[in-house]
Amino acid sequence: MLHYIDVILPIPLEKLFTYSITTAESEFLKPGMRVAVPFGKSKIYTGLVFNIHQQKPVAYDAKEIHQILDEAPITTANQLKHWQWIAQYYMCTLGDVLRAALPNSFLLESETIITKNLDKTINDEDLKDEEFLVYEALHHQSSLKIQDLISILDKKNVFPVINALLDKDAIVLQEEVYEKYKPKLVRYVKLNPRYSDPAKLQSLLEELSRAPKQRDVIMTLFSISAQTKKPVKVSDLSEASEASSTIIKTLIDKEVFEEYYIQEDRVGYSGDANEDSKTLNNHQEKALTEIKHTFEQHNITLLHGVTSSGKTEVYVKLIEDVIATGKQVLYLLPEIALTTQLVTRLENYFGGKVSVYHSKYSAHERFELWHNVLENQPKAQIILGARSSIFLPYHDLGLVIVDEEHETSFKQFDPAPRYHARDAAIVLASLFDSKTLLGSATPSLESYYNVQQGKYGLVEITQRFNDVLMPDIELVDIQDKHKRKRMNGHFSDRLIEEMTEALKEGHQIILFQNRRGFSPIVECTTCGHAPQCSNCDVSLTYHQYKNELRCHYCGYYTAMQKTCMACGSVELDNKGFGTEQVQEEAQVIFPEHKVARMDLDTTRGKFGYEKIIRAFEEKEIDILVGTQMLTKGLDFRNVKLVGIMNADNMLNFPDFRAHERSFQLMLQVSGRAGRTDERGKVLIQTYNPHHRILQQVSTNNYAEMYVEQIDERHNFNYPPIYRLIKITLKHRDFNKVNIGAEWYATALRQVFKNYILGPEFPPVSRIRNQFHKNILIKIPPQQSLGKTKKAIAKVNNSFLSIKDFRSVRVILNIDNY
Ligand SMILES: Nc1ncnc2c1ncn2[C@@H]1O[C@H](COP(=O)(O)OP(=O)(O)OP(=O)(O)O)[C@@H](O)[C@H]1O
Ligand SMILES: [Zn+2]
Repeated sequence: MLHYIDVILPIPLEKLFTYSITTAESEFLKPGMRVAVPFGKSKIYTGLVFNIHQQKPVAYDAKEIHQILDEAPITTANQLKHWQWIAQYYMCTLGDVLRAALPNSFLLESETIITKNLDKTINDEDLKDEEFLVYEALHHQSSLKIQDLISILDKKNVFPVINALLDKDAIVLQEEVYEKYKPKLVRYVKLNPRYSDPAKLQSLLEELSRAPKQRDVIMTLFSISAQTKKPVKVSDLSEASEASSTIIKTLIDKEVFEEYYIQEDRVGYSGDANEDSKTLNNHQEKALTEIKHTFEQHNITLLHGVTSSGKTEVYVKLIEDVIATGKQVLYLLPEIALTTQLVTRLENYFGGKVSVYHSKYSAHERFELWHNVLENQPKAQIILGARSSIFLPYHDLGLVIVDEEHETSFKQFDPAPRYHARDAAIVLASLFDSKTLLGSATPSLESYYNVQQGKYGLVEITQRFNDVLMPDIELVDIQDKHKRKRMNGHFSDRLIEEMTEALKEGHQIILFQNRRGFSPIVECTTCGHAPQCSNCDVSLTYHQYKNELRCHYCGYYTAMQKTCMACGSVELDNKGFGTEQVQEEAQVIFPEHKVARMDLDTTRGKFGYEKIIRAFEEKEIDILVGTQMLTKGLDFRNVKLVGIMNADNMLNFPDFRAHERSFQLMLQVSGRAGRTDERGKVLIQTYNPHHRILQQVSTNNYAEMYVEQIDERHNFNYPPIYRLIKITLKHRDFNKVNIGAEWYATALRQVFKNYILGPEFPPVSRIRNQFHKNILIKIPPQQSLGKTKKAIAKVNNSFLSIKDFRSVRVILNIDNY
């Protein structure tokens, strides 16, 4: 009998690829094992076995596999089901999901990499169609592999195209040899067994009486072994004996010591739990009981608890219950910034049972964690992670917690799969028949709507822990302050008064400004010219610290200009302001105090956030200026005052969620104030103090905000009432995007009539030299989502089969908000 396997390849192919296997292989292989398979003419891929069957493919002759790479599956059956759901719901391929899910080190081999030749400018006219496609693709991705070319060009023999591009000096080749996974090894030493003979040891020590340091090291080794009864690490030995590594090396060279290596897991916490979880107060206790109660009827419950109500402690109790049954828990959080404090808190309670999964970890660390989760190791019983942790091979998931569920960073925008981690996590939990708890002080409208619809349970905590009052929020009318000359730069007299007071009492201050850099627009006062990014349709932001103009879309930067590029005038004016400017002004007003900044520019690098958060906790910083990074659930003990420098740019953002988002951001950042025993104070500076949202923020009135916003969503057919799918077309050529988008929208209108908006250029319509145009599909509640997607896929296929449009990149984004 003939045997076949369907394989997921890590490339965006619509269908799985079928390979033939021998009977022996069919007995050994299982879904979820990796195989190396030939694809096209040139290369070998690592693919994942999806299923095993006896159906010969109709359209092509199945090739044989090259090699089986695993002894046992590295993914689980539930995981493959989950990936299928993601691919189907978010309209992407299983290959896209595979690539997002597996740590890189699972898929690698030495491969040829193609990159753009940055030293050479190529005119599009000089490239033939296929060459252009490849060159174009290198705008999106800094490098491509042979396999990518095969899928881009949809043909096996891609070498002629590569050669042509090499001839034109448009690309360069590079042989990237991937580092294979190596477990981290730790160096140990022990006494050479020859000295287990006491007489020999005696004479050795006598011999070494002239080398007292070496003798010391030996004695220290004895004492450590006696105490710990465990192998002795070189690092521990050198620390305890205060001996340099040369001395230890000398002893090894003399064959007094033997060195050896033991593999050590790098992920996970080595310490033990050192704290009992806290006793809940009445509000928390009540919430916990209610959550358990709602779980009897609902698979999903929303915990709406005001900031600092102690939601985390409630999660901890739930986690304790679940891990006692031996099951795993996934604790999802929006961003790494949060983890420092939370990891410490959870590790104190759960010790080595907590593993953290985050994007800044190396491939090696991810590899280890993957196996720990797959093998249901105790150290991976609680997974704390950002969105990509929904892809791990859970063995027996008992509970999912989504903390700060309103955060938009749960949504992946690029590349595919463009999934929402909260929603995908709910599906994941349901595959295990488990529950999901969503938590937030400012729930997303969609989750609250689901509560109102009876889909989710709801539990509320309205009191802060310790019964501290919610912060007192004051709106400061800066139009009036400007008129009456009561502004010092961007600081109103009220803000300065409150800051002075807080600092005098030894409290800390947070200043929030939702823009980084010094000023977003530099404008010539003579001719009005503002420097623009050469790749994007956006003005450059001035960063004073580096004296640079930077593009926040593509990263382009150039030195700050002394004179206007257009007219040569030296009178350049800064418009708008960012965190850098706030920091500088605060420092001038409060020269005696330490002012620091937390934004994308100051938190790069693996420990960027941690350093700033720790310094603030340790009170090395008095005033912390930051962007929305500051809003994500941080728990600082000594912050009394929060200043929101300008509420208006958030409120006026051109997006249907701008009001909801502003409400969430402002309440979250306000929530950082007064978390211990003294009531906090918040000042919001605005030109528009009568704005409904500001009124609702200042009275902490979520219910009213919800009713008004939902009303608007009803009136204008927006989510959560209607669903949205955004289709973005991208191309270097303005006309291609324009004509293509018209075609696409017209085709969609024939199916969906009035529910198509656009095509429209977004506010920034050119990014990295690509023109963008968007089409929005609104899906009424009664319309089938499945059928809608089928119809879109059909239009998409016809679009891409038109020769002229083939090079246009089409991005489908489901639930794009
Ligand atoms: N039962 C308790 N006993 C002692 N301390 C507690 C208890 N519950 C909460 N706390 C403390 O109160 C503070 C606020 O709690 P927590 O950070 O869990 O609030 P939260 O609801 O998650 O807030 P946010 O939504 O702002 O992130 C923390 O420092 C926490 O240690
Ligand atoms: Zn740019």
